[in-house]
Amino acid sequence: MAEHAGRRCCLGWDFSTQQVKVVAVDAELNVFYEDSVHFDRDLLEFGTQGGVHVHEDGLTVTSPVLMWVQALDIILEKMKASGFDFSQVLALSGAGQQHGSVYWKAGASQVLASLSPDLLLHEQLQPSRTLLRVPPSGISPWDVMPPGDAGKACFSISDCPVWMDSSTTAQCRQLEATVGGAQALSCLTGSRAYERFTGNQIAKLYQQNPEAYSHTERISLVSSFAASLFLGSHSPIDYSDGSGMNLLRIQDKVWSQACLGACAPHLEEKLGLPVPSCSVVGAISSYFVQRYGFPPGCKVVAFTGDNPASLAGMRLEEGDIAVSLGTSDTLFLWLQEPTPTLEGHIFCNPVDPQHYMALLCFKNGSLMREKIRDELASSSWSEFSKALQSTEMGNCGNLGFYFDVMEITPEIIGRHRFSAENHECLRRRFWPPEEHLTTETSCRPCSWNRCALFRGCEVSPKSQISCCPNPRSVSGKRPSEFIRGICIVKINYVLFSKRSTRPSSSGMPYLSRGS
Ligand SMILES: Nc1ncnc2c1ncn2[C@@H]1O[C@H](COP(=O)(O)OP(=O)(O)O)[C@@H](O)[C@H]1O
Ligand SMILES: O=C(CO)[C@@H](O)[C@H](O)COP(=O)(O)O
Repeated sequence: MAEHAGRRCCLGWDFSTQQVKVVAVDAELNVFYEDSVHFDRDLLEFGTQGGVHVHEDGLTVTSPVLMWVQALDIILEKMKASGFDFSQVLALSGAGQQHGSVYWKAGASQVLASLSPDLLLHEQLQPSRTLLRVPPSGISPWDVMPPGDAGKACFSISDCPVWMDSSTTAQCRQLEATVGGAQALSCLTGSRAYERFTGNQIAKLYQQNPEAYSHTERISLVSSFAASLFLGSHSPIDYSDGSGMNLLRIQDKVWSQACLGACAPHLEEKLGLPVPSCSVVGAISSYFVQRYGFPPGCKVVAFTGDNPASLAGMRLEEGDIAVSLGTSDTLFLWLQEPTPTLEGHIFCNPVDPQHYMALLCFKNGSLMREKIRDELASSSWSEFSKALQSTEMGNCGNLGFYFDVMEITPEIIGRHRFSAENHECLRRRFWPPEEHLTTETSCRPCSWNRCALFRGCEVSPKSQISCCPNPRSVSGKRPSEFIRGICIVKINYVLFSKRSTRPSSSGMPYLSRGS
């Protein structure tokens, strides 16, 4: 019997950009099981790169909804095969990449409520697609699925817009104009209109594909979609992830009628009522009880966005700033009073509904670092780290910005390098490769610092910068390398804070948790 049998536990799930991950945590908070399915590597048939499809316009970015479902099927089957004792799971919850949306077709709720334990989830939620594929067992799905059920697809669109999408500028301007401008929208919803925010994505879908919109019974975020799979019914959107839609009034936690009306008709009924992020949304569906042996009383706690989940999971306190390096790089902190501006985001706090969190998101994160690693460090993270260690901290004042895709904060594209004397270095050959790596990892903290202060964050002598492996990362394949990569950023951050002569940041004692 596997060593993880018979241990009472909770499961935590993460549906992020590049993978689905799971951890099992026991009563002493020990993680004793973890696993992941990587979309590009493990689900080749979907043909994603970095978990997404970038469309021809270079702006539209989507992920196949069925890929997420199939990834969940694969992990659960692996857990079962390894002898994981599902009967000991008391509760589960999870996180999803923020802003992405899933469109459930009319009739989906019946399918969710009557899933057969003899079939995998993806075989039942989009059977018409399954029929196109040869099942590994060689048995035709027609043998197990009544022909009448074929084509009962649960999704109005198969490719879901995700957070990397930036195709909704027109819808953003419309929404801002409706509520009295960008600042007015920010005061109401915590953010000016951002292309990736779900309200603007819904408006685009309604305008470009009204038929699909009208056939949609429910719109979920990636987080509430994942919770719905476990619940066997539509799970509500939580306040914290709901704040990433440009639709939720962050002060009173209800949908803004003005914003809903500006995006699409009948939207409130398709979204359902939002709930506090710590809500128990129900018990696990009978499908999981019968197929995997979960106890019928296993609680499903509302899923939330991956960044809010990280704020909760890292037990941030006021004055702490967390930096998370994943597909996106984010900086977030706990706030008591929101001060919405035109830069960055204020979300409802996932732990205390009276409080808030501030977040900055950068698109040129790990995928950008991977490119630099491939170009200059023989595609090896250890080479990358070695080169970094060989350069002087602060890179003698040389600074580089690497934005191969249009950045979110600030809106800029291109690679730009400046010497200590503030001259732009147009020709790469003037810099040795190690210096590119150093600037790639160090320029971002300057931007974090500036933006965090913009958000009204009070940095006191007690404040801590927690630079750690992405707290959502549980794939665990290379934990030590990962930690090394992130630590370098920590050191550079400290260096830049000390060297800065700007009054906003000079002399501030940044301490890392570990030191
Ligand atoms: N040793 C390392 N140093 C820096 N980055 C790494 C290292 N190992 C993996 N990564 C990066 O981590 C990214 C995955 O981070 P993760 O937070 O798990 O992604 P997601 O956004 O899907 O949750 C990959 O894109 C990879 O480039
Ligand atoms: O857009 C944002 C936050 O506003 C991103 O941080 C997404 O939440 C994607 O998360 P990862 O997959 O990079 O973890």
